[in-house]
Amino acid sequence: MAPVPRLEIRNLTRRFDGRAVVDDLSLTIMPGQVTCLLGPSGCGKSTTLRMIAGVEMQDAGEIWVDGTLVCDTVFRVPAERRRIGLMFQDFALFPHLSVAENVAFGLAGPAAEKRARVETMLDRVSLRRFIDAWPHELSGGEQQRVALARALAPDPRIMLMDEPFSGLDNRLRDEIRDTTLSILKEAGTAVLLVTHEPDEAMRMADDIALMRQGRIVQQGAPYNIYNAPKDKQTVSFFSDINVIRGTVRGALTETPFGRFLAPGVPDGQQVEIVIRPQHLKIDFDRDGSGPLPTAQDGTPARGTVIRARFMGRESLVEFRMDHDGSTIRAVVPNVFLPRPGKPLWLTIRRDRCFVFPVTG
Ligand SMILES: Nc1ncnc2c1ncn2[C@@H]1O[C@H](COP(=O)(O)OP(=O)(O)OP(=O)(O)O)[C@@H](O)[C@H]1O
Repeated sequence: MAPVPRLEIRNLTRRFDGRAVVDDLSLTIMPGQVTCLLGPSGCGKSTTLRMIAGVEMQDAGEIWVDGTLVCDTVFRVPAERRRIGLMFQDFALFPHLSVAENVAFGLAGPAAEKRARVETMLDRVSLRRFIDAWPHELSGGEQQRVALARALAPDPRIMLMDEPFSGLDNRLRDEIRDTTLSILKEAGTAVLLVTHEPDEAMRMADDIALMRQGRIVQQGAPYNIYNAPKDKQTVSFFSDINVIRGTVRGALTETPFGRFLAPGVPDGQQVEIVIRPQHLKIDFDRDGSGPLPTAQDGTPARGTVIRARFMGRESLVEFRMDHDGSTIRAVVPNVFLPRPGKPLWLTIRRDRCFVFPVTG
C-alpha cells in the first residue's frame, strides 16, 4: 500500500477581487519531510499557509491530513482541531506568562501531566533551567526556542512556518534552524516552511516548491532545482546571472563564446544562454590572444575589467566585452583584483550553462 501523505493539498485556489492569488495549487508532504514554499514577495505563500492553518477559506480545492479530508469548500474541521502547529515571524511569547505557562498554553489535561510535558519539551530545546523564568529574562534566541517548544508541545502532525527565523541575527539563525529541524524530523512532523530566501530553503528543505504568481512552477530536491532549473527566472532567483542571446541554426547557437547546443529548438528561434558568475573562467591575455578553445569551455571572448571587488570568500570582477560592449560578471574564489582597464579572456563552462528559448 502506498504511504499516506501527512499533508495533501489538492487544487487549492484563493481569489481576491477576481484575481487568483493562489491558483490551482497541489502539494504533498510525507511525515518527517520538510517542504519549502519559496517565492518572491506577494506570490501567495502566506495565503496558502493561512488556508492550511484554517484561518482563511479557499474558493476551491481540498486539504487532506493523514488521508482524511480536513477542509473543502463545504466541509471544514475548525483550525484548533487540525493538530497543526504554527510558527510565524512574530513568534512573540506571552509576556505576562512564565516560560512554563507559555509552553503549556495549548495543552489540555491534568496539571501534573501538563507540567511533565512542559519539562520534556524544554529539555528538547535545552532550556529546562528557564522553566520558571519570564520571557523578558531570556535572549532572543532562547525566546525563539521556547516558542518552538510551545508550538511542538501539543504534538502537531504538521508544522507551518512563515519566515520564522527572519528576526534573528545570522549566527543565531543557523543554530536555531538546525535545532528546529532536528526536533521536527525526530518527531516525524511534516513541515511546510514559507520563505523568500533561497539560502534558507536550500539549507532547510528536503523539497523546494518554487512559487510564482500563485502557482508552483518547479518542485524538487534543492540540488535538482539549482542544477536543472526550468527557466531563466528560476536560475536568477537563486543567484546573479549573465545572459547571452543567440539564434539557433541546426540545433546550435553561434556566439562569441563559441557554439552552444540547443537540442530540439527549431531554426531561427532566439535563445538565451544563462550562466552564473561563478561558472565563468578567467584567463590572461597573451599578446592579444586567449587560451585555445576546448570542447568543455568553448571559445574564449575578450573583455576589459570595469571593476573588481573583494567579497570576503570570493572576488567579483565585472567586464565590458569587446564584441558588443555588454557587461559580464564573474566570481572567482579568494582574492583576484585585476586593475580596471586590464584585458582578460572569459570562457563559459558548457556543463554549467542553461539554454532557454526566448518566449513572449
Ligand atoms: N485579505 C486580502 N485581501 C486582498 N488581497 C490580499 C489579501 N491577502 C493577501 N492579498 C494579496 O494576495 C497576494 C499574495 O499575498 P501573500 O501574503 O500570500 O504573499 P506572500 O507570497 O506570502 O508574500 P510575502 O512574502 O510578502 O509575505 C498579494 O498581492 C496580497 O496583496
